[in-house]
Amino acid sequence: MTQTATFDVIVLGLGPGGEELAGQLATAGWSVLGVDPALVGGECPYFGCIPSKMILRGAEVLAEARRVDALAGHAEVAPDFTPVADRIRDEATDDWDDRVAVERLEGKGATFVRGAGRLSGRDEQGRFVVAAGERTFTGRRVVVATGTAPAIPPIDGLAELRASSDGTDALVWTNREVVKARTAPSSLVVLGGGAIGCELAQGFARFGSRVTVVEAAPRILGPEEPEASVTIAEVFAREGIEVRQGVGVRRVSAGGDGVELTLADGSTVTGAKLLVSAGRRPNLAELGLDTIGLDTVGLDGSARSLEVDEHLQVQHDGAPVADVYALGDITGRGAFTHVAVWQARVLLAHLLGQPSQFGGYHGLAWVTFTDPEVGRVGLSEQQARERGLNVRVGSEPMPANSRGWIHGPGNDGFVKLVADADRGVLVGATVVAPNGGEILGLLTVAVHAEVPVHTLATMHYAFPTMHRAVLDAVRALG
Ligand SMILES: Cc1cc2nc3c(=O)[nH]c(=O)nc-3n(C[C@H](O)[C@H](O)[C@H](O)COP(=O)(O)OP(=O)(O)OC[C@H]3O[C@@H](n4cnc5c(N)ncnc54)[C@H](O)[C@@H]3O)c2cc1C
Ligand SMILES: NC(=O)c1ccc[n+]([C@@H]2O[C@H](COP(=O)([O-])OP(=O)(O)OC[C@H]3O[C@@H](n4cnc5c(N)ncnc54)[C@H](O)[C@@H]3O)[C@@H](O)[C@H]2O)c1
Repeated sequence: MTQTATFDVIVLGLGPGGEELAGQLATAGWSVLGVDPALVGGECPYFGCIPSKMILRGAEVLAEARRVDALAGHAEVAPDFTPVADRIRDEATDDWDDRVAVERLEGKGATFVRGAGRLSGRDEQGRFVVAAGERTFTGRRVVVATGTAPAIPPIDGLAELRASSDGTDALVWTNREVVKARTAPSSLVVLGGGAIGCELAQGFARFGSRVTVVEAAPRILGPEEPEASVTIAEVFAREGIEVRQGVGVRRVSAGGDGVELTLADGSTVTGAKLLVSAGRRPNLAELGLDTIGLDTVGLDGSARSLEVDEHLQVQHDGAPVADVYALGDITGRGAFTHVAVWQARVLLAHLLGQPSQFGGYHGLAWVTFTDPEVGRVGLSEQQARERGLNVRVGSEPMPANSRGWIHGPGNDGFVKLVADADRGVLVGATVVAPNGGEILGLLTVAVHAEVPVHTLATMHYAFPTMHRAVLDAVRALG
């Protein structure tokens, strides 16, 4: 290996977080090395948010067309996945080619090396030594932004079946393969009813796949309010999606029309494809973090998140580690693109000595893009109670709201508010509604800025809007 240049900062991983930071620091005149073995942009544009939402956009249009008979006459609907597959290739991913992203990054003055980065301690000047591909670099600071990969649960037969073939023809998909599908499979078993599983289960069902969701926990969308899980399960049942909740999987094998799962209760489910959406594992194991004194293995032997402070500086045994920062999914503060990008901007301001951009995590918001969408900010009712708050809850069903009622088919949902009665502010909210993620914006401001409940009760809400359900939920707080 040949020793090459020293950089102000080496950014390991160029997903939404790392790419944002590397580009902005380079623009500010820092010498930046960005390292990534895969596509610049990471999971979100190529295998995550963007292609999955293109699938859901197509699915949403189909669902609306199927509502014509109830509201506006008659429509024949003949689903075809081809336009979605084409959009994902042509508009979203450039057929999984990141040339534009690499050129954009280099155009800002950053150096890019394609390869897996691996730390090997510090040199005598205290600079970090990083191997990437066949070369070695040194950096005054290092930022770890290596994201996550799909977790494959230790189910008998699953790893072997996944290893037996790859690509979109494989029987076992993760998010890496599902976004490359050219057609909707005739049938699909979705292992894990979290955000990925629920979004894609509904997406493919609306394109005609016979879909079964298998969720080991008692309910799908476990971190959300229980009412949200119930609503989405009811909508899924109405759309013909079978949801098996509270039952684990004993064995996976080839069988049926493709894959056969034997569940813990002895029953079997089959599908042409199996989508594994059972959580993620952090990309930390191969990084050599131990060479700079960081232990990333949890008590159970699995890789754990990197703990960071409000400046995104990595903490070890409660103390900051000099010049080591982390951002994005691997910090365990919310596996969302907007968190990774927000953290990148917080770190950028810190490194450049600018006013802090840290606004806290109490108003963290996210949306699961099922139809109806599940928008959430801050705490659930249960989390607020566990914190010992003086909790008040108010909710309003969406069909009881004038606009929700006018909307007719597809108007399932509700607004639920969680208030801290002692402080007179909202600490959490859930909106399940058509475009619930957009309605959530109003409540994100309320939770983040700690807008007094009295202000929310006395402000104007245009009529007839779905966001007026917020007013009724505020009044229901009592
Ligand atoms: C199907 C799906 C749908 C999603 N939908 C949404 C959504 O709608 N909204 C939302 O907010 N979030 C969504 N997410 C989550 C979102 O994609 C992630 O939160 C986001 O990509 C995290 O960004 P990141 O920068 O932390 O890491 P990543 O995007 O995971 O990027 C990490 C990068 O690090 C690289 N890397 C790994 N190891 C090394 C190494 N040794 N050296 C150098 N580089 C390395 C990887 O190749 C990768 O490019 C979705 C995810 C999936 C899978
Ligand atoms: N709209 C969005 O913002 C969006 C969309 C997709 C993904 N994401 C992000 O990506 C992350 C990963 O998504 P995900 O859906 O893979 O993970 P997840 O953690 O949200 O859900 C995984 C689900 O799989 C279940 N599970 C785990 N092991 C299982 C097993 N052996 N059998 C059956 N069920 C099992 C879990 O109980 C859980 O419900 C999300 O947490 C989210 O942060 C965000």
